[in-house]
Amino acid sequence: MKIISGEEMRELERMTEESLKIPASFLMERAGLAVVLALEQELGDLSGKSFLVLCGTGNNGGDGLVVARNLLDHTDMVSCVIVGEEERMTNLTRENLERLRLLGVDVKKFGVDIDLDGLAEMIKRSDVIVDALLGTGSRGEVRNPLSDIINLVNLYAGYVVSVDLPSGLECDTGRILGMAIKANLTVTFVLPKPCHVLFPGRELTGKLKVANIGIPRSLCESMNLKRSIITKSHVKRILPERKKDSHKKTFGTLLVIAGSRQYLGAPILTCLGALRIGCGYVRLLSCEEVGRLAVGREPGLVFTSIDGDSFSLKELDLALELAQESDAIVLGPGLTNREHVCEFVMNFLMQIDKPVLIDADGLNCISKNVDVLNSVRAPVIITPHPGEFARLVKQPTEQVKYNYLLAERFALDHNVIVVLKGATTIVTDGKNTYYNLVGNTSLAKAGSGDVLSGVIGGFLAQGVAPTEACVLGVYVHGLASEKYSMREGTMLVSELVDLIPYAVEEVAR
Ligand SMILES: NC(=O)C1=CN([C@@H]2O[C@H](COP(=O)(O)OP(=O)(O)OC[C@H]3O[C@@H](n4cnc5c(N)ncnc54)[C@H](OP(=O)(O)O)[C@@H]3O)[C@@H](O)[C@H]2O)[C@@H](O)CC1
Ligand SMILES: [K+]
Repeated sequence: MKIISGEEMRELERMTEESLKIPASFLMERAGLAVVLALEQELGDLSGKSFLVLCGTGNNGGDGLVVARNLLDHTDMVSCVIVGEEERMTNLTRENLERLRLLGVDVKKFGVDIDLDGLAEMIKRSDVIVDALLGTGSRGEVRNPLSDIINLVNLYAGYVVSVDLPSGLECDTGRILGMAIKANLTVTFVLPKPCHVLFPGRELTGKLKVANIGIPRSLCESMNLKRSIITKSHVKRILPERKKDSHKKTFGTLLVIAGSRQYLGAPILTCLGALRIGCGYVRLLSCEEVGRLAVGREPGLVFTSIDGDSFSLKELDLALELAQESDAIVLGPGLTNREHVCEFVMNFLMQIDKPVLIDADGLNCISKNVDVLNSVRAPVIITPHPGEFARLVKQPTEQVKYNYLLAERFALDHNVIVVLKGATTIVTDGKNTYYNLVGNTSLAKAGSGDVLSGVIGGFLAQGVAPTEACVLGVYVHGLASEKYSMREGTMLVSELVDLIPYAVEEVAR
């Protein structure tokens, strides 16, 4: 499913009006009605319930006024409070205010007819609060009195439905602009916005419903939106086929270059991830101790030993030779980022011509000189968590978290595919961007990223195109965590590996 930004939404509205002569007033009417229908779906009979509709002066507030009018079909217990000066109202909002007044609805002006204490009482007495204060037009930190009002709603409201987006969220980032509504339900229009899928916005959105408001699908499609949520039907289409007439090499050879005496477990998790998604031949190049453990856990692994405790230029020829025999490579988990390891990583990358996924210490090594990425002759995937990405782009972690614009820029500048990991994982090749919403907090555990590298690497080795291998990989990895039946967080990473088949099965079904 596509995602649309605030700017793109305005453009779509403009195109609808210009090319189809569908006016904004029509869209607003449909938007308001859609919210009431969504409330009916969620709460059942609305007749015994009381509603307080909080409206700003922009068109989000106009939607709220339409909600209020349509609620009157169900109940008389509808109150409305307008926040902001009437002179600043958009024309559509003013028209809808007039309609409500003609119907005899009690519309109060905040600061004139009611103060903060009075509003607190109204919020406490209402069953449902409709939040139509700020929508896609919100700019900068939320100003008072809106921030005080948002605070009251969060303190006292029973059930909150947000119109389009929870007021106080930045539409295109999901950041909280000082203070934001925590909604139980958000009804958005046409398509989800970035704030619904990126944290903290994703959490404040509550349940998300996407409503059609009369903008034809063909018009949306003509915009060629480049960002989307990964769905099951998308990944089902790219899951590689299992041809009956096959042998182990049919399903790809993956070379895993990982591990050191310090990190014995990471390479094993990567290899198991690859085997679990159906890779035919997984070869691990690592130190002796890692190999013994790895083959002990899974005798189907092919192991080649290096001489010492960690990689150095001595291993370069052997690694290049094995790379020649492979379809794809995973480089990084547990390598350490000591100088001689990084020397190996840099030289190896400059000489290979097979698709490569760089993770963990592989990324830490290249963060000293990211331009090496531009010299790799084959497709490159990088799978940083925000800390690793921060080191790559030399910015603070908080600024790079969920920063899809930065990930897109990096992907284009360095000709790589970025998998920026997080509670919402972002996959981008710079031209298209995908958000993975599947998975839970069980994945927030050391080793879970190593499994992901193996899963993506395994798909890559099977010939899945690099961006698609990432899309498929993050989805399957996330879904595997949802297959765990006990309390979130109690899952071991080795159990995650063993749940991958159930996730693949669900995707294939
Ligand atoms: N596009 C479409 O197709 C459709 C769009 N539709 C609806 O329109 C909505 C967008 O409406 P919009 O553009 O009028 O902006 P909106 O979100 O109401 O905010 C503007 C108001 O907020 C205020 N304000 C801003 N920042 C602030 C701050 N930090 N702190 C405090 N105040 C702040 C600003 O005040 P001002 O700066 O002008 O004083 C102004 O009053 C969209 O979300 C959807 O619900 C639907 O009808 C269906 C079709
Ligand atoms: K809102």
